[in-house]
Order: sequence, then structure tokens, then C-alpha cells
Amino acid sequence: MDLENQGSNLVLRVGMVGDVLEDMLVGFRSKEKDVQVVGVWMTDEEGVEEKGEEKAVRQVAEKHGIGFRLWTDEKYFIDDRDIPFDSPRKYPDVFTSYRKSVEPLRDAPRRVLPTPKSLPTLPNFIPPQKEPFLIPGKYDGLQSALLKPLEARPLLPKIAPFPKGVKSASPFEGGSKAGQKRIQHLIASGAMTNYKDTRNGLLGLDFSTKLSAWLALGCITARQVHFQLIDFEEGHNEEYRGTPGYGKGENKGTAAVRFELLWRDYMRLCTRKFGPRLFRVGGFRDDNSYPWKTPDGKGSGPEVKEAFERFLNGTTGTGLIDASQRELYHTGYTSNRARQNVASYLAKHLGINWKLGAEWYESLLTDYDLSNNWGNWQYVAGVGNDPRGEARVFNPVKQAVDYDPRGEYIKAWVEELRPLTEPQEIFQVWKVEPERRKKLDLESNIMVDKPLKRIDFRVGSKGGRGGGRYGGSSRNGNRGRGRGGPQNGYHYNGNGRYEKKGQEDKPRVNNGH
Ligand SMILES: Cc1cc2nc3c(=O)[nH]c(=O)nc-3n(C[C@H](O)[C@H](O)[C@H](O)COP(=O)(O)OP(=O)(O)OC[C@H]3O[C@@H](n4cnc5c(N)ncnc54)[C@H](O)[C@@H]3O)c2cc1C
Repeated sequence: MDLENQGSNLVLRVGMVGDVLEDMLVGFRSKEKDVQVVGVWMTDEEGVEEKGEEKAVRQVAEKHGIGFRLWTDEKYFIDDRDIPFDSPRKYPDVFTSYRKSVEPLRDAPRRVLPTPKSLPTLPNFIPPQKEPFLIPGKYDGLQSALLKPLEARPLLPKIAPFPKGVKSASPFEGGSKAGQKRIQHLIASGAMTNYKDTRNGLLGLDFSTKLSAWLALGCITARQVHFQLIDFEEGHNEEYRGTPGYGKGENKGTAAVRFELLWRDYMRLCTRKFGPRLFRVGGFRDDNSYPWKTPDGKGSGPEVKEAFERFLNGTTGTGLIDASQRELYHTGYTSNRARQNVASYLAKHLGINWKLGAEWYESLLTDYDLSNNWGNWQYVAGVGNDPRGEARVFNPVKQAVDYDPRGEYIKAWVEELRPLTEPQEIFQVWKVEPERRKKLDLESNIMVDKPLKRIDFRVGSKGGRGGGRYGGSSRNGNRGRGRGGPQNGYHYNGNGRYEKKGQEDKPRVNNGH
């Protein structure tokens, strides 16, 4: 729509990018009198496959004797030209060190580039899509063509259907206009100002910004978010007058949003630094000491396959994990709090290769982003750039107590558990007394009879909020480790910590890859 408004348009093509370009150039050559191609421009991206595509495009352009130009991506919070390190090798391995090197964050971004007033029109002739593909002319046709293979062969034929009465926490509508509208809504409604206190929520539309999909797809940029916040903080946009914090400078909510946007930058810089290690099981740390289990893998029995399938289908018996997995499957979104628990459950409680989880997320997330996804999975699995690495384990029962105390999120997505009223039973459904199971329609339910893990935590016991690097109010405080023993060579040392066997008492240091 924006391109149309500026007199231009967008053409979609299917195929490998090098082949598509080749077909287009050959097609245009046949109409040389009307159209002349003078150059091919593309945006610089991190990632192994993305670099491969860049190379393919460059080669085709060279073969046809036309110019090739690579643009530095400007959709990040801090521009590449302002990163205070002259080589990726020098990028810090710990986020905090990176953050300190670029603070104060509010002064760091460059100005947003102005939108061009007009753009060149498209030529009358455009080479057609090569067979066997067909590009539908209308949006609806495109959508049904994309969904057709999934409808014919759903990824999870047996997953519970979309539960009644629930709505997606991130009902994403593509395009820059919808993204800008969302930013304005977040500021005007006060959600940005409250962000620090609400960001660990699980249910609802505005507990966090839900800007991730627009950011990931390039519909909005981190700099645009920042400057909209500046307008609010400086009192430069009358539309926000009346919102708490208007004209009063940076507040803890707006500062926290900038902080998260910097995490996004940082994950991308790690991809640049570590290249293919983003996808290796040993991660950025190159730590291959974990005895990861893999369904169908060497030495893995059928129980690993079953465990993985139940993890995907959201029938593990651990409410928080099951709710998040079903939410993700049906909506393409699940909150950051839930993502951390799910990743920790797969990697640290089940001991299953974290890469399978990352691939699963890659296939479902509407906000899928190469660096954010794979970098965060590594981080939680203990092979990435979390300085606490393997020692950080989330107890998903304690996390449910802290972040879903009445079990509303779990009951929303796991319909079978709606008759339950006691949080202890919602979070640890195997604790429902056998005599009540029939009455509650939970007899012969695999989550109740055969939970994948009986994660221990006494609901009602005292304990601070906590868990992971986003430990609620205490990012550096209580890490929320309960006593649900993870597998994968860990044991509970009795002091609130899981230790890897054989490494008890060894200092844990970030070994600085
Ligand atoms: C296992 C795992 C996988 C993830 N995969 C992705 C992914 O594929 N794409 C993605 O965008 N985010 C990913 N994240 C990060 C985070 O969960 C999402 O960005 C966030 O939940 C999106 O919701 P939001 O826009 O409301 O976030 P908000 O809390 O409102 O944050 C604002 C923005 O900051 C950025 N951000 C927030 N948290 C992180 C983070 N931990 N790392 C990097 N950037 C962050 C996002 O761009 C987000 O939109 C993942 C996290 C985990 C633990």
C-alpha cells in the first residue's frame, strides 16, 4: 500500500533468489527497447543462507554485466556505523558489556530517514513467474495458496483444536501502517509507560508491545519506535497529551523498551560474530559436552520420540508448557516468559537437543527472526551467551505460580483443565486425586496418568519471583530454580541450584567465545 501511494508497486516471485533474478533479467532482455535494467540492489543480512543468497544474486548480476549494490540494513536500534568495535571479533560475549559500551541508549540511535515523496513506477512489462508456480493476483488467493499445503497435511494432526473463547495475544496484521498504528496505540494507552511492570504477562493484548512480527518483517524499525517514544517523552505529539508521563522525559517503561530493542541488536551482532555456530549444537560456546537426546537418534529409545511428540502437542502434563505450545501452534505467538520456560523445559528438563525446539519455533512464529530465535534458544539451553549458562534452569511450576497465579493462562489454552480450580492441580495436573479424575473428565488423560516429568514444587510455598535473565522484578535476583530435577546430566545440589554432574563446585565462567 505504501509503495502504491508513492507511485510504485511490489512484485512477488517464487523460487531460489538467484534463479528468480536470472529469469527476470532474461525476460527484460527480450524487451530491451522498452526496459533497461541498470542495477540490482539488496539489503545486507546476517545468516549463512542469507549470505549464500547474496552471493547468488551478485553472481547473476555480474554475469549479466549489471551493477550490484548491497545496502546496510538500517532497521536496528544502533546503526552499524556507530558500533564502537572495529571488528566483530571484538564484540563482547555478554550483553551487559555491550550495553555499557553504547549507553546512554536514549542518545544512541540515528535519526529515521525521511520517507521518499515518490518512487519510480514499475515498467509496463514484467517477466512472468516461471512454471510450475503461479502467483495469485489477489491477496485472498495468495493466502489460500500458502495455506493449502498446511491444510492438506497439518503439522500436528492430533493437536487439540483452538480452544473456545480465547483470542490470540498478538493478532498480527501485516504492513507498516498497522505497525505504526500499534506503536501509537501502545503510547497513547499508557502501555509503553507501564511496560516494565507488565512485560512478563502471559494473557492479553498489551502486556508487552507485540511489535516483534512487524520488526522481524521490516514493516517498522527500532528507530521509528525510539523516535515515537521521544516525541511522547518530550511532549511533541499532541495525540499523546493526557497519557501518564507525557512530556516528562524517559520513564522506566520506555527505558525498558529501548533495553529490549538493544537485545534484538545484540543477537544479530552475535550472529555476525559467530556465523555458523548459531546453528551448531555446541552453540557460541562451542560446548559439545552435553549428552543431548534426539528422537530416532543413536542410543535414543522410543520414549524420546514420544516425549518430543508430546512436547510439540502440548500434552506434557506441565500446564505452563502445554499452554504455550498450543498457543504457539494456533496463533504463531507466545510470550517471552513462556518461550523461556518452553526452551528450558525441552533442553534442560527433557535433555532433548535444543535445535529441534529452535526449528519448531522457526516453522511457527509469526515474528520468526534468525538471530533472535536461534540466539535465545542457545541462551536458554546453556550453550549461548548467557554468562550463567548451564546453571540457569527454569522451574515451570514455580514460574506458573509467579506469573499465572490463578492458572488463567493455562486454563485458557488447555481446555481440559478448565474444570480445575486449585492452582496446584492446574500446574501439576498429576496431583488431581484419582477419585476426582472421573468427575472432572480427566480419567485416562495422559497428562494426568503419565506426565512426562513430575516437576516438584510445592504450590503455596514461599519464594520470590524469578527465573532466567528476565526474573520479573529481579533480573539479577532469585533465578527461580525450584526442585523439579532436570535431566541431561544435572542434579540438584540442595542450595537452590542445579549442577552438571562432575562439575559441582567448579566456578562457572563465561569462557568468552
Ligand atoms: C526461545 C526463544 C525464542 C525466541 N524467538 C524469537 C524470534 O524468533 N523472534 C523475535 O523477535 N524474538 C524472539 N524471542 C525474543 C522474545 O521472546 C520476543 O521478541 C518477544 O516475546 C516478542 O514479543 P513483544 O514484541 O511483545 O516483546 P516486547 O517484550 O514488547 O519487547 C520489545 C521488542 O524487543 C525485542 N526483544 C524482546 N525480547 C527480546 C529477546 N529476548 N531477544 C531479542 N529481542 C528481544 C523484540 O523485537 C520485541 O518486539 C525469543 C525468545 C526465546 C526465549
